[in-house]
Amino acid sequence: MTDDAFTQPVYHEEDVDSAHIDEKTVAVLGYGSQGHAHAQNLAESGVDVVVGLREDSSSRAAASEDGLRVETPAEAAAEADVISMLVPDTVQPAIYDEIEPHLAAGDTLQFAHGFNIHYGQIEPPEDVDVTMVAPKSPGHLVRRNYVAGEGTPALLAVYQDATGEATDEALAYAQGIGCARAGVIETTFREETESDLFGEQAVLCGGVTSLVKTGYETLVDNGYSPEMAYFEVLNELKLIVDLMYEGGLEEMWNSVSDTAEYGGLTQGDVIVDEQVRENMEETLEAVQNGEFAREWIAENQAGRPAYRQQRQAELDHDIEDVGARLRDLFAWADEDQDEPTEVPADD
Ligand SMILES: NC(=O)C1=CN([C@@H]2O[C@H](COP(=O)(O)OP(=O)(O)OC[C@H]3O[C@@H](n4cnc5c(N)ncnc54)[C@H](OP(=O)(O)O)[C@@H]3O)[C@@H](O)[C@H]2O)C=CC1
Ligand SMILES: CC[C@](O)(C(C)=O)C(=O)O
Ligand SMILES: [Mg+2]
Ligand SMILES: [Mg+2]
Repeated sequence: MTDDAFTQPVYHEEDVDSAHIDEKTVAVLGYGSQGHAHAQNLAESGVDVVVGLREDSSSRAAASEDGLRVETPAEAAAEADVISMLVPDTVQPAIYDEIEPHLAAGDTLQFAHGFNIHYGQIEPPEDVDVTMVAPKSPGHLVRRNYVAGEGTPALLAVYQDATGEATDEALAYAQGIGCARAGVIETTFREETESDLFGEQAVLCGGVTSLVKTGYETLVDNGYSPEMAYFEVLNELKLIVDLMYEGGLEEMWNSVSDTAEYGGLTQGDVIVDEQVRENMEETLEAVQNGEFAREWIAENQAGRPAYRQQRQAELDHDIEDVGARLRDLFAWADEDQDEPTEVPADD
C-alpha cells in the first residue's frame, strides 16, 4: 500500500477487499459523464446498482437500455447502503435535500468531487460515512478503460468515518469502477477540491483553451491562413500531449526536432512568464478562500447569465468554424475518438 516513492498512500487491487461492497446496494444518482460509467462498471463488477433519476429525466431511457434499474433519487437512496452523488455539483444540494430523509445510520454518502462538502453546501449527519472516489478522468474514459480491462487512476478521500470502515468501502467502490486496476491515491476533500478546481481553471480547461485561441489569433492576425493556424496550435496539440502523457516531458522533447526543442525551451517561459504565475496564484487564492465557489453558486442562482454568454463566445470563435470544416474533410478526425457519451446540455 505505501510506497516510499510517494508522499501519500497509493492503493492497488491487492489492497482491496471487495466484500466491503459485494453485499451492498449502491444508488448512483445521475447518469451523465461519471454516473453512467460508475453505474455500469459497478454492475458488471457484481454490485447491486440502482440508478436514481428524476421522473422526467432525459437519462432514464439510456440507463434502462443499459439494463439498470431506475428509480427516483429518493427511492434509490431509501434502498441503498451507498449513495453516489453523480449529478452536477450545482444540482447536488437540492438532490441531497430529497435524499436526506432516507439516510440511515451507517450508510455512505459518496462523491466524485468534493465541492459541496468542502464549501459547506451539503452537511451530512454525523452517523453516515462521507467518502470520495474521484477518477482523474472524464467519465467516458472511466467506462472505456473498464471495458478494455484497464483502469483509470483515482483519488480517494474520507471526510467522515462513522462506521470505521469508510476507507475499506471506498477502496472496494474504487475497485468496482475499475480504478484500483490503475491505482488509487489517498487525499483529503480539501486537497482534491482545490487542486481539481485550480487545475481545470488554470491549465486543463481554461489555460489551454486561451493559449490555443491566442496562438491561433496571433497567426491569423499576421496573415497566416486559418487552416494552417488550426493545425499548428490545436490539432497538433493532441499529439504533443499524447507524448507527455506516455513518457513525460522527456519523451516529448526527445520526439520533436532539436529546432523545436531549442525554440520551445527558450520561448516557453517568455510566453508563460512571471505575470502568468502571478495570475495563477490569484486563481488559486480565489479557489482556496471560497471566492470562486461563492461566485459560481451565485451565477447559478441568477440563471447562469455570464456562463451562457462566455459559452456562446467560445462557440462563435473562428477556430471552431475552421476546425469543424477540417475535421469533416479529413479521415483522421474519426480515428481514436472516444465513444460519445450522452450528456445532457448544461442549460
Ligand atoms: N465530468 C467528469 O468527467 C468528472 C466529473 N466529476 C464530478 O462528478 C460529479 C458528476 O459530474 P458529471 O458526471 O460531469 O455530471 P453530468 O453533468 O454529466 O450529470 C448529468 C446527470 O445529472 C442529471 N441531472 C442534471 N441536472 C439535474 C437536475 N436538476 N435534477 C436531477 N438530475 C439532474 C442528468 O439527468 P437529467 O437527464 O435528468 O438532466 C444526468 O443524468 C460532479 O461532482 C463532478 O464534479 C469528477 C471527475 C470528472
Ligand atoms: C478537467 C475537468 C474535470 O475536473 C475532470 C474531467 O476531471 C471536471 O470537473 O470535469
Ligand atoms: Mg478533475
Ligand atoms: Mg473538476
